[in-house]
Amino acid sequence: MTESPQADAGLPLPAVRTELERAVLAALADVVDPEIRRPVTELGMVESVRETAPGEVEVAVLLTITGCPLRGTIEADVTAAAAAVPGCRSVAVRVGVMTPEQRRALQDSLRGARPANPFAAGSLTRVLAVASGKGGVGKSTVTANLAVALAERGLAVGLIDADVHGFSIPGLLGVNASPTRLEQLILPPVARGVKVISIGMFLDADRPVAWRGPMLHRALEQFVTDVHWGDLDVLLVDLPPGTGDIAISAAQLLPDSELVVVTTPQHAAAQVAARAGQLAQQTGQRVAGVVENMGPMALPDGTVLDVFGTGGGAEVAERLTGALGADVPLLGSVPLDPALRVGGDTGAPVVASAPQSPAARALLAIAERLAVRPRSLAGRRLPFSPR
Ligand SMILES: Nc1ncnc2c1ncn2[C@@H]1O[C@H](COP(=O)(O)OP(=O)(O)OP(=O)(O)O)[C@@H](O)[C@H]1O
Repeated sequence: MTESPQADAGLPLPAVRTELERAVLAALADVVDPEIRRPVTELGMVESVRETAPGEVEVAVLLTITGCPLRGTIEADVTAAAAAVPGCRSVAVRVGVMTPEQRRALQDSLRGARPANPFAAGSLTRVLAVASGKGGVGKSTVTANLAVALAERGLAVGLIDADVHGFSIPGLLGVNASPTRLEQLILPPVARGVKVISIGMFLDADRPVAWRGPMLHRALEQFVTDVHWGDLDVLLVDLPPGTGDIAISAAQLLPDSELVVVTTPQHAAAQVAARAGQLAQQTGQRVAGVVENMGPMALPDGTVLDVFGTGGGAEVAERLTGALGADVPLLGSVPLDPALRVGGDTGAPVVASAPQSPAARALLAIAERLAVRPRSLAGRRLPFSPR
């Protein structure tokens, strides 16, 4: 007798006739598509499982697109899962590509009953928008490292690079892959456990982005609604420096988002950073805390080099606490550290590549604080309605 059950998502599973075919299909439920992060059996990717001779199995796998960069990984994972089934002596994997109808069915099942904006008010995902007063304070470097550190703690993490004019997140995470398009749905590349999307993945890297506010808003809206994020615990957003259009768009599109303000220890930088944080007053966002970056660095002989001075982070936290009428903590101070710069240049975030370095230790401690959601959102202001 042949059976043709339905996968959980409503996509068909192949019919199986023998015990071995049934056991191999069951084993393939442990093979997870690296982009969508769901079992291949739920995604309509297993076209057939055939026992061509006793103990010999042929598995036909359907990729979402031709030239899928993850073909090798999927092929290897399917082979390993099938080969581990008792009684399976040999495995042959045949790789094909989905038809447009199959792709549409997959897109529909992934979209399913999800709301158009998965991060609308009441979302269970904690959204942290990382802001700074001015450029070059290390906001993107801090964001990329916090994302990896949170993913290493077992959280499902997404990262939107909304720094449209100075996108640097793909480089910091070592992502070269372009997002896969599944009809209208964009599947974000996954780097070090983080689902990441950046305007830089859609543009010629050497061309400047000369976009006005509405285009930027539309781009961010697409990142929020057209990207398949799945169920995230945390979404980080790397905002452009300052208090421009994108920061306001982000507050509108991600209404429950909290700001994390990055500053250097310098008094002048702290003043500008506090202004960026005060945007929360108008947008109704909570400020989760302040990260001081490029803080004092301990030299091997024990002396401390404070290139950018001291105290800027505490100053911003104090100012924002006063201005917003809610406790804004200093989450930590990340020292100046060549390891952090090298990790960024090589696409190997320091929290993963050199976790014992001073900067990594500080960033890991900050991630630990952020991984715990505060119990109360008291102190939030009512959102403004832009005219
Ligand atoms: N703590 C640190 N120690 C040493 N180098 C650092 C540190 N933090 C950041 N850097 C380096 O400083 C430079 C600027 O960092 P980054 O690009 O993250 O800044 P940014 O605030 O995101 O800038 P922008 O918003 O203008 O794009 C990078 O070369 C980065 O490697």
